[in-house]
Amino acid sequence: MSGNTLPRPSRPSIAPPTGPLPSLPVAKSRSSNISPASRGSLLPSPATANRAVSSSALPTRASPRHTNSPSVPTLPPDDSPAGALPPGKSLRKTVSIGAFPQPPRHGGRTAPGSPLSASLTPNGETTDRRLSSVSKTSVPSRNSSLKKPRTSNIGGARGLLSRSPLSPPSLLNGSADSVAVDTAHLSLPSPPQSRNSSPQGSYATSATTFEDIGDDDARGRSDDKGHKDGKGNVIVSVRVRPDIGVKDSKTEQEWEVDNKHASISYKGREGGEYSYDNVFDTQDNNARVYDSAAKRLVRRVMEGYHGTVFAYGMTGTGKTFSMQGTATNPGVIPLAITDIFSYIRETPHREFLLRVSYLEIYNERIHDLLAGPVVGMNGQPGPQEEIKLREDSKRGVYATPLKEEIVQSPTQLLRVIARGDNARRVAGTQFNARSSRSHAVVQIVVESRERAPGPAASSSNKRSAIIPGGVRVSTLSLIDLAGSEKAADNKERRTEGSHINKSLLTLGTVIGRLASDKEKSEKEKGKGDKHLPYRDSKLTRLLQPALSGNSLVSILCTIQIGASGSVAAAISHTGETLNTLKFASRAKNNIVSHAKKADESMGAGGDAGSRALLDRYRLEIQELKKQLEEGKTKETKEEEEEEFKRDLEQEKARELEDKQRHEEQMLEMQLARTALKERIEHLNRLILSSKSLGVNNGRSFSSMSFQRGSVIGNHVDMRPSSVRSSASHATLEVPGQNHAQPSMPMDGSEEDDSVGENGDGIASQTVQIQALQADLADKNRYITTLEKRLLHARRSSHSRVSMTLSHKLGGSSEDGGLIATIAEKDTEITNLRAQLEDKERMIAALTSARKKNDNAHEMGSDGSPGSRRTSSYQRSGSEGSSVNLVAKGPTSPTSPKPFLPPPTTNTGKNIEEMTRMLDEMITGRVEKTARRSSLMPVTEGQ
Ligand SMILES: Nc1ncnc2c1ncn2[C@@H]1O[C@H](COP(=O)(O)OP(=O)(O)OP(=O)(O)O)[C@@H](O)[C@H]1O
Repeated sequence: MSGNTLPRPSRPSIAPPTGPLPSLPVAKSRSSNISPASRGSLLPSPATANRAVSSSALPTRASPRHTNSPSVPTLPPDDSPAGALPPGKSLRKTVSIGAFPQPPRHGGRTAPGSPLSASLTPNGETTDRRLSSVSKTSVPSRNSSLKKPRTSNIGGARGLLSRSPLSPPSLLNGSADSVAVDTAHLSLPSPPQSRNSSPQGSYATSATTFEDIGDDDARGRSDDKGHKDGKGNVIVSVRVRPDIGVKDSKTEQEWEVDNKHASISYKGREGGEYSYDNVFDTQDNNARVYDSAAKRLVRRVMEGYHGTVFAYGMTGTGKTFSMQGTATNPGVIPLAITDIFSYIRETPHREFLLRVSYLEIYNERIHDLLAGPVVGMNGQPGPQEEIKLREDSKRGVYATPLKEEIVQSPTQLLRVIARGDNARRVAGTQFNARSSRSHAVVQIVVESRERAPGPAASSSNKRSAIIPGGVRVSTLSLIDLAGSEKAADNKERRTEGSHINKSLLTLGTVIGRLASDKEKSEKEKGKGDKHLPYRDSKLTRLLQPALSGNSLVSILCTIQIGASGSVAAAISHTGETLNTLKFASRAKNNIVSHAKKADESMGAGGDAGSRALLDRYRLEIQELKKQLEEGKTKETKEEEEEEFKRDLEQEKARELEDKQRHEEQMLEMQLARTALKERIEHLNRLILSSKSLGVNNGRSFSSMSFQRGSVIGNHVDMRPSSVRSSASHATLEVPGQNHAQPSMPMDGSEEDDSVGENGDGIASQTVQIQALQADLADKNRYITTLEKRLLHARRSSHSRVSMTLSHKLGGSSEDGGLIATIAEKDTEITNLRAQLEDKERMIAALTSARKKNDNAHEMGSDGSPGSRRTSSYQRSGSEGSSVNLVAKGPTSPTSPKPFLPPPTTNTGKNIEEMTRMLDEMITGRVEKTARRSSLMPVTEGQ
């Protein structure tokens, strides 16, 4: 995986570095020939500034405003320099690391390894209690271990550090140009125990302070030598752990710790004075250590340099305490995290991506502390995949495969690290109840780039500006080494100890040889570092890029002066302490850093492209956005297509329905038309007959031959032909004299003719009856047709209604149209039935008229009734239905005799009556037909 490496070796830069790297601020020159006074004035260090107050002069009273760190000495409020702040400088607000949520505790461990949660653990509590007691009891006796009482009293509280406006500007502590930052935008709360700017034992941190040091020239002047040889990039500090247990005043007197001048003197055998960049005494808390030893380096990492901070020292001297700290006294790691995020907040024109990995080297094997437990096939915890160190020209030395987590907040980052801490191997040893048995390496990879080239970017600090489009990748390595130790009784501890000691020895050797290496020319260096035994241990291999000059380096060496316990222990301590001090001196003298800003990757194809997640993410985001857009377009297209299809289908269905309806309508109309045609035809015939009656007055029926055969032979099919109809109607109109003077012969041979030509009312009535019967048949047919149509219309209406009922509950116009049609048809049928009844009544009237006529006729001819053949007519079927007139009684053997209406006196009246009725009917019918034919298409069309 990318990003698993320690700071990488120099890579070909896409954009050449902006110039020689300004060295990290050096607190003071190691050169012992510089007088303390001049050192203090030329290179004021935070130590210098903060040592301004002798702890002996500080009454240790608990401040009501400062409750978080009982170990931190407190100051009287009078010492507050707050009122002395120069105009334009506001008091810095600070954030407490203790305000962060505590990382989750690891259930599998009896005691969490992380001091981040130390306050929650018995061990941590012990530590805190001890610290508390130290602060309460040992603070006044601080000078007892320091031969030289501190006399300077600048700035009041040591905790105020060099941020005090009274303290001289320091390149190391950044007070040279410290700018207060408006912290209103900070989302982190500032609880009562927060690190504030109170002089009362508070400590400043860059967490909320932006420092634009940026004056490389100034640095060059102040530490010209360091700048030239790159020594300014390496800071070596020594921290003295407070003694616990029985005090050995003799041993203590042999040591002199001068944190003001950052020197430690030993007056015993092998005695001497050791000078470093910083010396922290037992009173210095973690914040102070961080501010002086690591803060600048962390900010440089944010600007694009690789940086490495590591703690070295004998077991139990406070390496883990310094790196991790406790909840109330956070160490370098949590403070660095706070600073990283503060820097990000303060740099709005750049965007950042942070990823973190955490590994340990235990018994010369590398373990991923973030990988979690590996479950084997049988469900039991299995061995982790072996992590190897690899090296390539671009990435330098890196461990693989190693899990990296992307983090977005300090809390998240702290939790990740706490998780790794819990996985780290610790065990109780002779000197430390929770001794780290491995070297632990936290690696935070910082990727950053300009948000958008603009005024913000251009006006920003030149040093941190990134070329447009480029991604800068830098690495901060925070390393807590295992402590060197004497051989233990326990075999396991012995094995661990031997590995630890071996790797530390290799580290010492490498650093020792760096001295000779630095004498070599650059040319020779280019041939490689083969003479340096980096490969002899995993630790040195991992540290190789840092040690060989590609990284800013800060080494914190921890020692314990006091001899707690036996004399042997005291002697052992002294020896170890001296070894540590020598190691620190060698490191200070030998490590030369020519760290340069990390290369900038230009997109995924750039040199550092393989590591720049920011770039990859940006490309991925672009790609995903594109896909999203495409997906949206596709979706929209598909939706449109589907909608179109749906519309098309609906339209088709509608068309089909319309077509079916149209066909139905056509059929219905055709039927109706046919029926109407028939009706009109028939009625026309009737009308014409009436007219013709007027034209052919008197003789009209003579020219209208009555087709006897058709009447007689086709009794059932009594359809009125035009002639027949005319005749029948004409007969009705014939004046009565025709009946009175019948001229037709009465014999059988003439009978037909007489009936046809001269039959007067009888023939007419017969024909009329026939016509009416035909009319009746027509009507019946028409009724049948209408009934069929009605049935058909009902069926189709029913199917349509059931189909659309769900969404046409209110009833559509179509349904309304159908219902109207049905109603109309029903009315029509009712009318027709009524007309049928009329007809039947007419037939009945005609029949009775004919009978009367018949009788009268008979009476008139021979005086005896029934002399003529009598015919009686029996109505078959019920009234109101179709009527069949069947001749009964004596009939001709060959053909039925024609009906002869009885010529009574009432005949004319009857005929008149009937004529009127028929006229009315015809008129009504014609009107109705006309109306319906004009209305029907509209009604049907609906
Ligand atoms: N400066 C200090 N002030 C108060 N207590 C400290 C200080 N330094 C160390 N201690 C305490 O000393 C004990 C040992 O410290 P720590 O575990 O940090 O040592 P170490 O150097 O990491 O040891 P090892 O190498 O065995 O892991 C702890 O209980 C710690 O709290």
